[in-house]
Amino acid sequence: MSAPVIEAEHLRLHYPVLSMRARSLRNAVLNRAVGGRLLKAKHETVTVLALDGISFTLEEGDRLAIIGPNGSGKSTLLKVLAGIYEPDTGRVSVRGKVSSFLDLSFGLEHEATGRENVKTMLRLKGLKKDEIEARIPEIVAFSGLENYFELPVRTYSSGMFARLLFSTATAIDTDVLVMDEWLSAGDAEFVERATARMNAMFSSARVAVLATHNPKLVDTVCNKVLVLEKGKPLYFGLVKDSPGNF
Ligand SMILES: Nc1ncnc2c1ncn2[C@@H]1O[C@H](COP(=O)(O)OP(=O)(O)OP(=O)(O)O)[C@@H](O)[C@H]1O
Repeated sequence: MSAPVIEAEHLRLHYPVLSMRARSLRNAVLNRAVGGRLLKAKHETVTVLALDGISFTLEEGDRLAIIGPNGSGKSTLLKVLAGIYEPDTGRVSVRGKVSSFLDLSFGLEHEATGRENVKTMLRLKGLKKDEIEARIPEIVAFSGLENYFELPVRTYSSGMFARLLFSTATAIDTDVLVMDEWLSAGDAEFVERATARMNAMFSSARVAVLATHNPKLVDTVCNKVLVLEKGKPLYFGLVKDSPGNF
């Protein structure tokens, strides 16, 4: 059997939420009340434990749904898988090129044109100049932006913006697809084409991971599920063997 595509072992991650310094007004009042003793705690940070002991392995062909209530750690786990966040402890190894769609508009410049922004986004994804040039005609065509492609993105409607980001993000070859909800954006005509493209990408990736609140997607496009609650794993395994309905 070939090596797993994703191995996550005992992942834990805390977010710093409030430093004692950030609570300065409350601090000042408190500090006076306790006669200055709070100063001793000035470097302390209040944290939230967003991931607590997450382990799983995904093989070639697996389609994982991550489900759980708001704040259960889904997006945080996706960011760890995409290499955006480092876990505090534990280890994640991903074999292959990851497309995450989580940081789509990262680096976007509002005064720059659609074309210039596409180049920047692809460069940030690690593509070389000739690879970028080769992809642009298809991105222009799929986005349907026509002349708007040459205008600053500050002139775009939100639908146009979504077209630009989606067309660019899905123009990149990927081994491992990591998504926060199913991407679809824009007007009805574009949503139809975008959905078809998402389906194709989702089924052609070696491994795909989707965080979702949509039970229908879990049943129809995924074979495995990880159920999170307050950052802890409640269940990981095959959708067909999982307890409860989504
Ligand atoms: N940047 C941040 N700073 C501090 N705390 C954060 C940050 N991002 C998330 N959290 C906290 O971490 C926990 C997990 O959040 P996360 O966004 O991963 O949950 P989620 O399951 O994706 O939620 P949702 O379904 O609402 O998108 C929550 O308690 C949240 O408040």
